[in-house]
Amino acid sequence: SLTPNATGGGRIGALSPAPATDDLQKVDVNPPKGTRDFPPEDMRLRNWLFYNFKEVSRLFGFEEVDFPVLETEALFIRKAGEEIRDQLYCFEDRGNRRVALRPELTPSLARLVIQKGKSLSLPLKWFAVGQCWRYERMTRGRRREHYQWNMDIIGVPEVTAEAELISSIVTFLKRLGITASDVGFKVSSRKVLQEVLRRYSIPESLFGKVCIIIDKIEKIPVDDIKNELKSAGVSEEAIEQLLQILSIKSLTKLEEVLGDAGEAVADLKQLFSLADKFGYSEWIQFDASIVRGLAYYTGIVFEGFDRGGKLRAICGGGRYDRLLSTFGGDDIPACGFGFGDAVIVELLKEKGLLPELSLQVENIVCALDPGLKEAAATVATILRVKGQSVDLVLENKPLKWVFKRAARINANRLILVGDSEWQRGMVSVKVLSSGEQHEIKLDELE
Ligand SMILES: OCc1cccc(Br)n1
Repeated sequence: SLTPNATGGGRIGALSPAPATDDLQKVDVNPPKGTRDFPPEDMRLRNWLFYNFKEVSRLFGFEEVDFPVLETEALFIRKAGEEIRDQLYCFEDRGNRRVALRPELTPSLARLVIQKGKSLSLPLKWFAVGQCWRYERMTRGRRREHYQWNMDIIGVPEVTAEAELISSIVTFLKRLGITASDVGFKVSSRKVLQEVLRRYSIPESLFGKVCIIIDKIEKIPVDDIKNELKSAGVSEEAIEQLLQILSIKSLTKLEEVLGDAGEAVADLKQLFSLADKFGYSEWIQFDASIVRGLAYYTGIVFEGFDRGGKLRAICGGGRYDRLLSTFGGDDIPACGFGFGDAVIVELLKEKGLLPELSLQVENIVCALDPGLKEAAATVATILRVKGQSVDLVLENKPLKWVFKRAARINANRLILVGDSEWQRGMVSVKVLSSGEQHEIKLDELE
């Protein structure tokens, strides 16, 4: 409860006597570890970010979808040793069902596409902005939740789909004032690994696991990578070839090593050609070491990074042509990306690109004496019906308090309901920027 005072705000205090001690239940007022509250200032920034996510999705003709934050655990159980699996926020519910807070949105999207089946006409272009969870040991003090913007194209086997998705991310970043000097995209294809594994007759069943191991190449010593690959059943010769290929940073070099007969080189050449036509060539570069950490990718993969090298990946995505069929659905090609709401804010802060977002209310309406409270409510309603925002002063407050509040909420106008004016069907309007004050008839108020 607030204790009013003349300073134009309220202090948190106890108007009523403290509850009896046995009712006292002192709670931790902080949010659970790894999670965030969004007080108004932070919520304005989040809404601004999400508005831009959704505006770009609209520009690209995508439809919004959403799914439950809670899914069956089985949706995320894959045997490839992914980090996302180790950090699954899962539990048994009161019905003894194994459930999980979603760590990503793509499996839910695949589930919905299969559920809708033949009623859907392909291609689908769907987007979602949803909270995703992981149970991370807090030793690293990292977040356990973030909001992800996902864009997915379902039913298009051509690389034009991936090119379109990267174009949508570049469009988004440009809207925020970020340039190709700030952010780049490392692009590769998992078909590179596939072609190498095939040359060494390594079974397809190992493909996902090998990708997950290789995704750790920047995070753990190379000897550990080699040992994990060996334990997974990859021959020493194949491991050497894999590591050698992963260091390639030019498509020309890749073609020299792999030849031009395979799909990997063809897909990547087409993507870079499309990037030129979309006008974002300066944003992307080939980097064979990019595999991404999700087992289900099967083709092109990409990752947005900050060129300053200080932040974690800004976004990531790729083609996942087998995911729907592994869930029992038809063999439908698909690709998509996830873009988190946290790293981008760190980047905007670093670049001085955070927007100035303040509370803005058009009117503050105040009764000049207690007997005019109902009149003030009438005035507020008239303005609101006309689409004007109104902060209605709800208690008896001195004018000094009202002016302070008007300044704090950036009100454009102060509407004063006084007795003599009200008797004549008028109210007093003060334009706070200029100080100009005039009376106006109630039915002319707008
Ligand atoms: O990007 C991986 C991820 C998934 C869920 C929650 C958070 Br925080 N991070």
